[in-house]
Amino acid sequence: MRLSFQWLSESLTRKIGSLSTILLSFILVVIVYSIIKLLAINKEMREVAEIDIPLTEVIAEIEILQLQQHLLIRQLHIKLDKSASFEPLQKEFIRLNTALNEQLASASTIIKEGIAQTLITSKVAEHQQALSEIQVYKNAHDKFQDKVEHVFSSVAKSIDLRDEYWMDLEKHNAALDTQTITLLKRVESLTEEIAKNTEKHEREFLFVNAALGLSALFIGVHITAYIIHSFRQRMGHIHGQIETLQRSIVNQSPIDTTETPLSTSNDELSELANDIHQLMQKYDEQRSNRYEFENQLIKLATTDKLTGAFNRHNWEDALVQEIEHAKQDLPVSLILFDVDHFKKINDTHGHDVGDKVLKYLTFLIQQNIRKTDPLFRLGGEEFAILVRDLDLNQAKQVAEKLRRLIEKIDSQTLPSFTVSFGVSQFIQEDTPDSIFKRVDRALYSSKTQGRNQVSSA
Ligand SMILES: Nc1nc2c(ncn2[C@@H]2O[C@H](COP(=O)(O)OP(=O)(O)OP(=O)(O)O)[C@@H](O)[C@H]2O)c(=O)[nH]1
Repeated sequence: MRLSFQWLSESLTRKIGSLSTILLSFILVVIVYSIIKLLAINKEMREVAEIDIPLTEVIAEIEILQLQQHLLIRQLHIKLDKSASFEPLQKEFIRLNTALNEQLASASTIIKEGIAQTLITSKVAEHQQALSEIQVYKNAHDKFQDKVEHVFSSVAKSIDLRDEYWMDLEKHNAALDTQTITLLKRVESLTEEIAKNTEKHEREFLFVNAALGLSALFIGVHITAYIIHSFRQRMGHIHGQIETLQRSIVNQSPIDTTETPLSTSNDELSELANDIHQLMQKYDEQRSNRYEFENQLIKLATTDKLTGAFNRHNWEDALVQEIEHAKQDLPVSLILFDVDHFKKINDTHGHDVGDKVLKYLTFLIQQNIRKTDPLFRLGGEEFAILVRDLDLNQAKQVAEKLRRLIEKIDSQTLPSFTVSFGVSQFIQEDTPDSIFKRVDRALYSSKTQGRNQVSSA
């Protein structure tokens, strides 16, 4: 079990290699099996072709010769009664006899050589039995030949043969007939049996080969399906990672690497996926560092170094934005304020104290306005607050609250100081210039009317 799990996390090349080896080994077994079986079937067919069929033919020929000889003996008997010439019959007998002996010899040779050359592999004992039956037939036939030759020599010497002699000859002849028929049947049954066996082996071969072939196909299809599945799974994973990375690059959004966890497999595609995973983590790290760096840059560019309030960088844009807000019939106001006689503070207490005054003023204002109301230092000791969703009266109240707070500052380290305020509400027709001019007029009014007061326009 552990071995199979180890194998599953193996290199893809190794996996494909080992699966292909299994398939090739299987195909090799199929080929070796086919060769062995084909050789066996070929041997059986050779036995049928080179032994059994020629033997059947020879034995059939022997049977025919035997019958011809039988008929010839009958003719001889008839012709002798009629005192006819018997010389052609003697010649025919000699021919038949010679042919018969030749066929018997060739039948014996076929069986003997077949056994010696191991062409006969099945039913060897039966073939040997047939061989001895051929020998028995030959011996019987030799005796019969002697008897027939005795007939011819008796005829030549004009000696009459007794009827018992002819009857004995006829009996002998009939026995030889029976022997040839038995021999023929034996050989035919052998041939038939071997042919049947060969046919059976052919069928078995076809069946086993078809089964092995189908199994090889089954294994092949499964291996192919496994390889395709593995590739698709791994490629899908990698594709997902690349899409996530691409999305993050386009949207500049953070990457959630938990969506595509590290693969535990050791194969090449999993290694590639893990490399991409690391690349994504590095990219995300760099992206967030860059984001932080950009934020710091933006903060530096838009923040006043001394007080920490917004500087003039986004001032114009902020005004345009609030004008848009006002165009939607939503109230928005602007508070402009300036430290009174700040030059005198600098001159009396020094520039550093002047700086501290500006810093503390910023701190105090930021503590007492909403987080959503941006505070701008427009230059020197002049500041502005954009107060959204407050109309002129509400904005004036805020300014008045701030003015009083500043007035009441009681510090050991800072000189007391006052601030003049100008307040105005945005109208739909405003431009950055018009709203600023209006609020500046209000501030100027506070300054000219004695300072430390809130004026509106
Ligand atoms: N300490 C300090 N002084 C600054 C800074 N920026 C501008 N100032 C000084 O602020 C003073 C502003 O003086 P004025 O414009 O005459 O205004 P004021 O003296 O406040 O008089 P009113 O506004 O009319 O009440 C100048 O002396 C500037 O040098 C700063 O960052 N720090």
